[in-house]
Amino acid sequence: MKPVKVGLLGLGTVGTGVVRIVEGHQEDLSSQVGSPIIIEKIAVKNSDKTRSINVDKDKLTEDPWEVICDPEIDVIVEVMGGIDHTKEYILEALERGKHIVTANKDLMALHGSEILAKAQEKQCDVFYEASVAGGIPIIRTLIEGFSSDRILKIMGIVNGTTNFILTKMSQEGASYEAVLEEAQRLGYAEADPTSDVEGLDAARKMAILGTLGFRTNVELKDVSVRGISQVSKEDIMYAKNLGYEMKLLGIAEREDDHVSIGVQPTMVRKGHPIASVNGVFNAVYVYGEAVGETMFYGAGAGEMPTATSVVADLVAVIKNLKLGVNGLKAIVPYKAKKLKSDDQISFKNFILLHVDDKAGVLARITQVFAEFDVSLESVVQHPNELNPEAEIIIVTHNATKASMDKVLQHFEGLEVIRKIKSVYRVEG
Ligand SMILES: NC(=O)C1=CN([C@@H]2O[C@H](COP(=O)(O)OP(=O)(O)OC[C@H]3O[C@@H](n4cnc5c(N)ncnc54)[C@H](OP(=O)(O)O)[C@@H]3O)[C@@H](O)[C@H]2O)C=CC1
Ligand SMILES: N[C@@H](CC=O)C(=O)O
Ligand code: NA
Repeated sequence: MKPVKVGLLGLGTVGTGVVRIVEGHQEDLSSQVGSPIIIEKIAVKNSDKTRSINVDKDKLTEDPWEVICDPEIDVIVEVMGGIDHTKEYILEALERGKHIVTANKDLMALHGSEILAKAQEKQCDVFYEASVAGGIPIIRTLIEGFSSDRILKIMGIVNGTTNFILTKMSQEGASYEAVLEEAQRLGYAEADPTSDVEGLDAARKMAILGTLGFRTNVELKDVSVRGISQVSKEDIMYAKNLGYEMKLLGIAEREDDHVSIGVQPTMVRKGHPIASVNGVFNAVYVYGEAVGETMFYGAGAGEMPTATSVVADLVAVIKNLKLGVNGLKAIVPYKAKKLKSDDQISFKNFILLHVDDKAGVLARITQVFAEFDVSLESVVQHPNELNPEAEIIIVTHNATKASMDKVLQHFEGLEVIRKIKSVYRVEG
């Protein structure tokens, strides 16, 4: 049994887990694929760095090209991150007929179609299960498990760092900064955690899920993005008092082949399965026309959960190698993309206003909603004992995004409103 030789790009959080699993589960893995799996070379930035695992120093190189160009290597596992240079490495590896496993959602969301087209041309596999929802096998599920259905909605808590932050803020009253630091220490956050907290990481993952689920080429620019950096402990408390949990939710919807995808902090009704997903856990809720509701839950980040998906992809590549069917299962989106306009996107909204505490204010406000055809589910007013202003908490029924934008624009100019304190999408 000729061993399969793997080149690893990166030996950080995920790469370390990959080495642990390939070494620790070798017997199990080689029995499944029919040959030993050897990690032949590993590219790192600093080969003198102290590491938490023992690796043969001779395998380390600071030059990724040494790995890419090694003719002995059959599969490249890319877990170093980065976009432009990584794309170059991957395209060249494909050119040389090597198969790719990557955890890199940034790369796949931005250049996935080019990389997959190259893979198809070269009859190579490119698998990227770890790129969305770390340890949850959601990509394979969308491609294979739901191949027979029409998916109408995908809702995801797909960023572990922000779910960890929101959970700790909600359950322990912890400060945003302290929890972010903890998430960085635990290896959940990206090298630049701005992409976690500002929603970009989740948006990239939703672009990947939307593309696979709706079989159309969802690009990052098609995803509306708002992160959690402006979510306050007070907002989380208001949500709880009204029976909601605050979550950074990616929501992708399809109606008559028109799609919309957004990532935003969302108040999710307690009782909805996704509302109880806490900590670094991720979940992807999928609604299919035939199957109805399903949900997939697991660790979304961290060394071993993420490495589990990476090594499962490696096993899939090697099984294909044995069968001689690499590159035959590439999912190329085939539906023309039709994005919903703001008149076609509708959802419930939570709005917290600070207003003058005087007669007629509520009437002025509800008049604006009526003018733009937004119907209200509930309106609650709290006097504020320290200020001559009151708080008004409004939850709307489903309203189009276009109408809500007009309402909020109008509120900016309404003299009785002192501040539009918060606005959130509401689900469930
Ligand atoms: N962490 C997680 O939980 C998850 C991460 N991912 C994705 O997996 C990928 C890796 O993430 P993670 O393991 O956390 O990242 P880390 O920062 O922990 O590790 C990156 C590794 O790549 C090496 N590296 C970086 N740049 C270069 C370069 N130019 N040349 C050679 N080696 C380089 C580093 O070397 P050195 O060790 O010498 O510094 C390090 O070993 C990213 O794409 C990330 O988005 C996906 C899902 C979950
Ligand atoms: N930074 C990401 C890591 C996994 O993709 C997260 O927090 O989910
Ligand atoms: Na996954």
